[in-house]
Amino acid sequence: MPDGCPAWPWRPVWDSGAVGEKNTWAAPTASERLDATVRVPGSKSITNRAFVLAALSAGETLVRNPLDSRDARLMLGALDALGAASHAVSDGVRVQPMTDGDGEVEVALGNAGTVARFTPPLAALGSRTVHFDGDPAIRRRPVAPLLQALTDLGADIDDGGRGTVPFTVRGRGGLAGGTVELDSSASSQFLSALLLSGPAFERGVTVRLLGKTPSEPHIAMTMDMLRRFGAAPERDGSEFHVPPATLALSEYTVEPDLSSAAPFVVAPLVAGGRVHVEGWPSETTQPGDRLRSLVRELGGEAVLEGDGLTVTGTGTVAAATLDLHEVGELTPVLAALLCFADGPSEIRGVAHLRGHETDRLAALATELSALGGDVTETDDGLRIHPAPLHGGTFHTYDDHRLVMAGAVLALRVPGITVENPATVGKTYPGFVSDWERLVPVPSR
Ligand SMILES: O=C(O)C1=C[C@@H](OP(=O)(O)O)[C@@H](O)[C@H](O)C1
Ligand SMILES: C=C(OP(=O)(O)O)C(=O)O
Repeated sequence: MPDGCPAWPWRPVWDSGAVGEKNTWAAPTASERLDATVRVPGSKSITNRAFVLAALSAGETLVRNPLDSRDARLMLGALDALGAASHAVSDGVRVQPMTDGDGEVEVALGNAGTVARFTPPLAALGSRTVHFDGDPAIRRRPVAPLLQALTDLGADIDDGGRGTVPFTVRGRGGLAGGTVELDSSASSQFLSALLLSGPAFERGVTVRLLGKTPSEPHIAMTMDMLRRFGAAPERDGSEFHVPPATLALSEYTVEPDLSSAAPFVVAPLVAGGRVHVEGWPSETTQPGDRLRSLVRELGGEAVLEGDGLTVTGTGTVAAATLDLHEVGELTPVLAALLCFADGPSEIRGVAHLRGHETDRLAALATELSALGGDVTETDDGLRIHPAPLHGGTFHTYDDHRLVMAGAVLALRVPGITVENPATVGKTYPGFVSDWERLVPVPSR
């Protein structure tokens, strides 16, 4: 278990997945059409927002069906360091309100964007001196616009003038808040971070956005969850306002993670057959819900029925030009899928993926090409031409979604070995075993 994760014994899910680990997975190839029902774990984005909002609340909150993964544990570890204790119960995690303290504490970020962006405002609300650091990869991810905005709102932050992790927040026992300008074009999480903590700022917060933020559904998710916890956020075009409020919600139930469902959803388009994803919500702010229309555009069928989503496919993938600016985290899996398309395809609008877990555009172009693909980077995406693929090692750059992309490729290409599959534990520790139930592995 990485430093900074609290012991959380309710489900033994920790697989290892240490940064840079070199174990491998012979991902299975589908020998027949798929026919399976799957249930994916709770949403990372909703879980970590619920934990933050619970810590900011006046009373205890029970977060039901939370994700149990590296990023979720890192969030609980961060909140614990900041004075919000939590403990697991049979149906979720109980989070206590944050209490103030003094002295110096450390927050371990791993490579969790949500922890790195959502918790610094909480540190600024308290009186501790809080040191933030994490994996080598998080030191390369953008955070400067958020640190500048927090400084403008009254926080005392020392980043050594670098504008990156590591940095230190010296709490002054509260934050004035007020109006601030923010460029959130490198990550929507900067804006979400200010909005989530806004109710606790003395004057609330008004954010004037400069430029366009990616991942709009995640902003809608932030606004929706703030409302459920009792805040009154408003949006007028590119201006967001969150007035001061006392938050409280006794229980919150987390939806399944629709982005983690992506490899299962696209599998029938690659291998043919049917996959049913249980618990798909009929209404949601999750970006993964876009998969329903994407599947249809790419040649499959997706029907919300009963308790979930049923996807069918013929094994033929329609070529497409996809603008994924709003749903960037789907890119690795969709890029793998488009390698099987019946013509040239393009993914656009995702330049910001260069600042994700790894430079995802470079990683995908390199790894897909190494297996015979014809994939090139553009300014803001990838160009993918049909080409016969062959087996080989698929390197994953400590990126959970590259493990999922490798699994999709292997459905149709024998002999693919996915490097460090356990790094998928960032959001989905049980992915490999769930995938091997979808695509039975011949005895080896
Ligand atoms: O707010 C969130 O929970 C997230 C926002 C998005 O980040 P970016 O806007 O940095 O792409 C997304 O890619 C990430 O997986 C989760
Ligand atoms: C970008 C992602 O994660 P993070 O929350 O670390 O930004 C992701 O999960 O695709």
